Amino acid sequence: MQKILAGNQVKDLDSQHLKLCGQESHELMEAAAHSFVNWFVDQNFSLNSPVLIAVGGGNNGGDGLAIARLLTEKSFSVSILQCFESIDKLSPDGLLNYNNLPKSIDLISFENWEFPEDSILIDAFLGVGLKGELRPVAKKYITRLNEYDGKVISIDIPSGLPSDDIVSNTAIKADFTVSFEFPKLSLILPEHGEFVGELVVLKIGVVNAAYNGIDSSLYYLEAQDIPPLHKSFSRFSYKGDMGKVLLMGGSPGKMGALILCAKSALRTGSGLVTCHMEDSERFIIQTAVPEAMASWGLIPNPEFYDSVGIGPGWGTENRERLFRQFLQDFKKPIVIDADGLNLLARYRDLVPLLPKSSILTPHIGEFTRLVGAAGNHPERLEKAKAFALENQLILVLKGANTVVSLPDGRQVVNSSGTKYMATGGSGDVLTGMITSYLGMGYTPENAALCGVYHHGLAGEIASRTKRRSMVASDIIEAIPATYLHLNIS
Ligand SMILES: NC(=O)C1=CN([C@@H]2O[C@H](COP(=O)(O)OP(=O)(O)OC[C@H]3O[C@@H](n4cnc5c(N)ncnc54)[C@H](O)[C@@H]3O)[C@@H](O)[C@H]2O)[C@@H](O)CC1
Ligand SMILES: [K+]
Repeated sequence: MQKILAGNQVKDLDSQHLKLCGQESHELMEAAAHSFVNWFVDQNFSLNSPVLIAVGGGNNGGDGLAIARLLTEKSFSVSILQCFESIDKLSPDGLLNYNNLPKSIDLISFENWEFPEDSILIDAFLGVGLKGELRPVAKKYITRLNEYDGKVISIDIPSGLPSDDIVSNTAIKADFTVSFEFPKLSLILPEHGEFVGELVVLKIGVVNAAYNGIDSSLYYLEAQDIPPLHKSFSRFSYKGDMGKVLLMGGSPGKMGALILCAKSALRTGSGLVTCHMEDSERFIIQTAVPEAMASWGLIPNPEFYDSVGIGPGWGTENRERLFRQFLQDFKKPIVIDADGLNLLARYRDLVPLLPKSSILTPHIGEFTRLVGAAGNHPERLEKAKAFALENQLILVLKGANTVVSLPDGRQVVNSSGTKYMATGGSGDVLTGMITSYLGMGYTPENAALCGVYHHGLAGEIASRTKRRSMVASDIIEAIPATYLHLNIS
């Protein structure tokens, strides 16, 4: 998995990389510019759209100058909005790229900035080198750039956003942020949604070894990480090998959550799914999910099951005794969601009874009830890390970038998913998927990571045709396509 570094570690990373592979720093800048331009060309923007590049004095501006040259070579019409004081204030690599600009490119000083209709504005003003409070002149540039209401693409990070903290002043509001190597922490904070827009992360060829020795407990989970986490099954596998899963949940009026969870576990690959619910509701399950079995009353033989998911649609009234009893009888890691989490928040003495490495999947509201309130997302992530470490649990904090906190202190940021997944039942689908992997014999860490990634990917695939019409069942129907997409048998 790719390490996510803090902004002030990027310089160390660069120098490690340059030392290890004998590259010059301007060559790395050139690689960054090339990967950006390849992405840009793939977007099929019209060659008739003027490209305006806001360029600052540091290496973020240097990227912008290199991009200006490369886009001109691709026949785009490019102008540069000057956000630096004078040429002699450019960084060495910035100056080199300035001197290599084609003659056709105009450098436009602030007083003469204009934004023709249909322009594409590329923001290469400030990157991870921003230090302290924005200077007034920078604020003036950003405010003016934000007046443009057409397409805006930020390079590495929207100018004005600190790389690892909450913005205190102002920042560019981008439609896309194209970040290099890894997303800076600030780009995954919900507080920064209006600045970051769609997040794109591009590799620029920094060698893996350059990351060794640079300390970080934060990682980024991407498509290439997933196949090695999966188990393979043989020709001789039978339905018992694919996991015997028990899902406890549902209540009158909330059986949909259990149905979605069960369908999702089955589509993920579970061999046998049993739903445990109130006697009165069992016909609903038997009708809606004919592949699942129903159970009610006492759970006679909990150890029969390979994995258990508790909570979707369960309600919290009169559940404590069954939950407590179950935790006494079942010693393998379990998955807890929704009302299971609300019960843990209400009866805190249940938390130490949870089997080690159990997986908790709260959204922010459930997290706040269980772990406590946080002033902002960085603070929330710190609390998540401490909670996972202290209780030796896996905590999956759901959101636009779900973060999985592991019992050893590592935290993994998921890259898959789309805004269209913010729909009722999406979380029940995730619970079904993680429980399913756990039942197939995956380690709890791999079950959580595969569940989170495939869930997001299924959402992305479904949203290609469904957009805002997407419902949770569409995510379930797209699970098979995630296996095809990642070439998993
Ligand atoms: N390994 C990587 O990821 C690479 C990063 N590169 C780019 O280099 C960038 C980092 O470059 P730098 O370290 O030169 O830094 P930046 O270009 O991000 O920022 C430095 C500039 O910001 C100004 N500045 C700093 N604090 C300010 C404040 N409070 N108010 C107003 N202005 C302020 C400085 O005067 C300077 O002009 C990255 O964001 C990325 O775009 C690429 O060139 C290639 C390699
Ligand atoms: K920028």
